[in-house]
Amino acid sequence: MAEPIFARVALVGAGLIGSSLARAARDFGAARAVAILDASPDVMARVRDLGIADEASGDPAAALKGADLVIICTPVGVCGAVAEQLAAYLEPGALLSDVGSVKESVVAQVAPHVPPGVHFIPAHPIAGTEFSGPDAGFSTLFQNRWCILTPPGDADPAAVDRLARFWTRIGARVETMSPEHHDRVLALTSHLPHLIAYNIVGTADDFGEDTRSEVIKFSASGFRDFTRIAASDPTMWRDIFLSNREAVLEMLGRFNEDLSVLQRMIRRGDGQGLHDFFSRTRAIRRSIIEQGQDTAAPDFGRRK
Ligand SMILES: NC(=O)C1=CN([C@@H]2O[C@H](COP(=O)(O)OP(=O)(O)OC[C@H]3O[C@@H](n4cnc5c(N)ncnc54)[C@H](O)[C@@H]3O)[C@@H](O)[C@H]2O)C=CC1
Ligand SMILES: O=C(O)C(=O)Cc1ccc(O)cc1
Repeated sequence: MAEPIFARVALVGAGLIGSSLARAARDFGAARAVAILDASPDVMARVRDLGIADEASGDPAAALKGADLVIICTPVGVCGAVAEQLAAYLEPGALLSDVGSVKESVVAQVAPHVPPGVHFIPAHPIAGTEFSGPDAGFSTLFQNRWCILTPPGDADPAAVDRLARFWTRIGARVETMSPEHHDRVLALTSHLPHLIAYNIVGTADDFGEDTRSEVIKFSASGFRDFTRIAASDPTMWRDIFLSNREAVLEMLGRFNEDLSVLQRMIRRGDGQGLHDFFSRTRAIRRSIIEQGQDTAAPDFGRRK
């Protein structure tokens, strides 16, 4: 196997993403050693049982000792507090990164705590499932998925390249963009769809008991897909919506306008309008599949 890219990766937060990174770094030889640090004693105990880290004592100094890559894998709302707690233990020249689903807010929270000589390069793998916790992770989660890096303008190109090689080694395709652009794109492609899923499942749940059981019994694939998304972690998604408020509200405004157009077509019996609209959206689906990015493949979200 090719040389590891980092001597030691320390993963802070060992849920779905942190534990997947631990497994992937080992299975694909991206780091020589893996350390895990999680605020929850239960999670730390589970990490030890699973045997997915070389260092899992729960002590920040021990976890970060010799780590040339440290990745914050906690919900985005606590990234700043985590960075503040880690700052004193970061090795000079280390690369600090994260996996948060929102980037501007993470940069604002973390950057003030980054010691001089430490390279901070935020990242976001567009890969996940509705499951959370250390048991949910698997090493192939990042295969053929995008990982977006949002390096600051003055980032060391060698550090950016090294982080990109790490993600490529564990199977991801890497792209670089600004945090602002990332947050607008993801507001539309990930955050708004999750909000819609939470809302439609909530709407179904608001019906009386009879209707609710019928919804479950006859749930066709459209509704079932929404229930999968709406089963995603409440803490993680609360933090995403609060951290990407402006972009999500903008996309929600556009969404509501477009929904009103569809509503009017139905009310007016405008079959041609509906058919034209649905033909346009069907073409988008086809182009996603042609680009090999059908994340709704039948085995998506299952452990491999
Ligand atoms: N779940 C998904 O599908 C994806 C999640 N992300 C991002 O990855 C991050 C982690 O998400 P998951 O792994 O799904 O979450 P998770 O809920 O499975 O795991 C989060 C872990 O962080 C730990 N934690 C919380 N506060 C902490 C602190 N102060 N110090 C140390 N550990 C702490 C928790 O105990 C938990 O074990 C989030 O920022 C999320 O936005 C990114 C891509 C996909
Ligand atoms: O489970 C799904 O369908 C997802 O969309 C997973 C996901 C959740 C959050 C992210 O920031 C990226 C990917």
